[in-house]
Amino acid sequence: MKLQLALDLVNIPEAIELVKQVEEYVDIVEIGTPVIINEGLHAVKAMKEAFPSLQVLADLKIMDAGGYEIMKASEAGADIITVLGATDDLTIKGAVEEARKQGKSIMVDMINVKNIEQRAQEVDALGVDYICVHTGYDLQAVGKDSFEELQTIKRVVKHAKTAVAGGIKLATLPAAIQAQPDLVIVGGGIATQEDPRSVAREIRNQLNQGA
Ligand SMILES: O=C([C@H](O)CO)[C@H](O)[C@H](O)COP(=O)(O)O
Repeated sequence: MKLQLALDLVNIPEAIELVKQVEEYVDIVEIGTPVIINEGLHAVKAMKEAFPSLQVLADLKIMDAGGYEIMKASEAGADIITVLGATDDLTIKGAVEEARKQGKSIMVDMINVKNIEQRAQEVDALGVDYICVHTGYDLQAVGKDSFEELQTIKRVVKHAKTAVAGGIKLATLPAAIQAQPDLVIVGGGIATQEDPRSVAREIRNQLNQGA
């Protein structure tokens, strides 16, 4: 199981400092949607330049103009780019087509998709690389998580890798590991902790043991 660190509530220098502390324990660094809103795709470029050996994910949550937005994120150095599962198939097809041209990967974020089982099968058939179940901040605040949805996609997805995100921390990590996703995404569970390095190391250990 791979580990993705989500950076959401930081500026570019803070993001780079944080990754320096934890880089040996993470596989993918996510430039989160709030960072892209604040700083633009420059944040993706700066992260890739600072850590060329890490994969960088641009959390654009694309809803339209799939091909064009993938092209722009690719130019900035993103290795993986997110598209919303709630959008139409044409946007996802355009994103996949452009990603193939650019040698990049697409992650479909299933945030707020109502029929996860059906939509996961549909987007899987469109050739995406990752399908991620995700409880956003606003639903985390009322106690929701995505562990049941993770089991659903594990059951029906045949080609794409599976991922889980949303409020995962050390205490809830075993529930994620139990369903054996390919990728676990942790933001605040590392980034806002007093000692991010030791938490990232412990998460890495647990992922290695659970694999
Ligand atoms: O995608 C995210 C969220 O929608 C804000 O853009 C986060 O990166 C994702 O939820 C992981 O962060 P945590 O929930 O803090 O683990």
